[in-house]
Amino acid sequence: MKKLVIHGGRRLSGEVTIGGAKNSTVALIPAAILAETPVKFDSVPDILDVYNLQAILNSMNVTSTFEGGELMIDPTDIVESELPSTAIKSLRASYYFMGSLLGRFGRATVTFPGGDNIGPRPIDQHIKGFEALGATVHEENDTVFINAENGLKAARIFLDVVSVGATMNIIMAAVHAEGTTVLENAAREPEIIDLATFLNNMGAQIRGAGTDVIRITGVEHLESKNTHTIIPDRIEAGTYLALAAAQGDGVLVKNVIPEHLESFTAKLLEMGVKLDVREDSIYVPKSVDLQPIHVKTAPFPGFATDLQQPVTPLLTLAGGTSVIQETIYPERTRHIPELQKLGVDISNNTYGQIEVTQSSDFHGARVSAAEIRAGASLVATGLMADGVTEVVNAEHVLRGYDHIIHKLTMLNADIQIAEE
Ligand SMILES: CC(=O)N[C@H]1[C@@H](OP(=O)(O)OP(=O)(O)OC[C@H]2O[C@@H](n3ccc(=O)[nH]c3=O)[C@H](O)[C@@H]2O)O[C@H](CO)[C@@H](O)[C@@H]1O
Ligand SMILES: C=C(OP(=O)(O)O)C(=O)O
Repeated sequence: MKKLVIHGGRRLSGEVTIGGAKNSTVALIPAAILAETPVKFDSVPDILDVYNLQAILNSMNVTSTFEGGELMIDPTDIVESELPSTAIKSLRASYYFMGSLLGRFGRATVTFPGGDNIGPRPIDQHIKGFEALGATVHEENDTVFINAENGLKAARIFLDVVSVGATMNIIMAAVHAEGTTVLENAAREPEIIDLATFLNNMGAQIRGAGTDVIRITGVEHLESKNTHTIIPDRIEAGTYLALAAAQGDGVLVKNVIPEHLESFTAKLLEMGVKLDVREDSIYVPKSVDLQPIHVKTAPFPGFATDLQQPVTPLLTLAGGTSVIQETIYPERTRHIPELQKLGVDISNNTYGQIEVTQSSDFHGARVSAAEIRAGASLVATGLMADGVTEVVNAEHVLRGYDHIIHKLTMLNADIQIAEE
């Protein structure tokens, strides 16, 4: 087990470059097995999720190499095999092998995915989609068995819940299905557009990604002809923007698509953070006189649930009480008792609602990262606190933050990684 050791209190300044999006990457890697040729990605983040997905690919005789942000995957000799349950359990996105194996072989057997403990995470909408395409699905002993004996046929599917995972999984399953699948009430996250772009460049016919109606016309062959560059991680970007506003004396956050962050930057501007939004970077000056805000998490283009914890340390500087309504994962509150140990005035007396009141004089403590974004809020608060903060269970943070030690060190933070 690893821990992050932070000597807090140092002001941050300089530049940070955002990596490729975790939530694109973890869908693109399973999607690679739909290709009949080797595929190549660049701007791939160096995160634990990538290594675990490589282990899963390896179990299917799909070779891969990952170096300097470039990931090569060769699925040409793929074989069906039992997937390693430890790797499957290590991340949520292993469920994308349900859609991609179903698309490739017409059947899939996948252990229930793991991932962050952020409350219940059902996959009923994924299953509804697979069944609509003609597959039978049954669950036994923590494993999902999916089989389309008579092949996959296009269908009209209306998602009852707007789900990123179900949208991507249905796209992957439908990409070779006969006819045109119409997916309604689809999620609109930028990572879905990234997946569609990757598949379309290989010959798929996916229209409407980024809107709530996506049409997928099945094609027989997918062949990669060029390298796919992964979009910047808007959640990593939001994390550094909030940290820069809280503890920075001038930080330039580079490699961002500002349009992907509008609901987030709008809230920082509302607080009084004087952001300078440029073409593909955002400059954050030192912040003063911050105002409290109300935040309600929502599917894209709303305020991302994955940013409610990273923005929390900044809210402690606002003059009053800020309120966060977590509508996607109302139980995503495991950062609260840990932040309290560092001196943050934060509570959730109402289900799904978190209140953060102005507080200061944070002091270092030993705290535990229960999940990735809870961990990000602890790291940021540790950087603001006096003394030494130890964030244990750091694997949760390393699961999705590319080169975090290097990036924070370059911003003048004092942070190290150590074995527990
Ligand atoms: C790898 C990845 O991309 N993870 C992201 C993805 O997770 P993930 O794709 O798992 O999240 P979903 O978009 O599916 O979940 C959204 C909401 O729908 C509910 N739901 C979802 C599926 C389903 O079949 N039934 C159902 O009820 C969930 O409980 C949740 O309340 O989107 C989440 C919401 O933006 C983010 O927090 C995660 O970072
Ligand atoms: C919840 C998250 O990730 P995952 O869906 O991979 O568990 C996240 O990135 O905040």
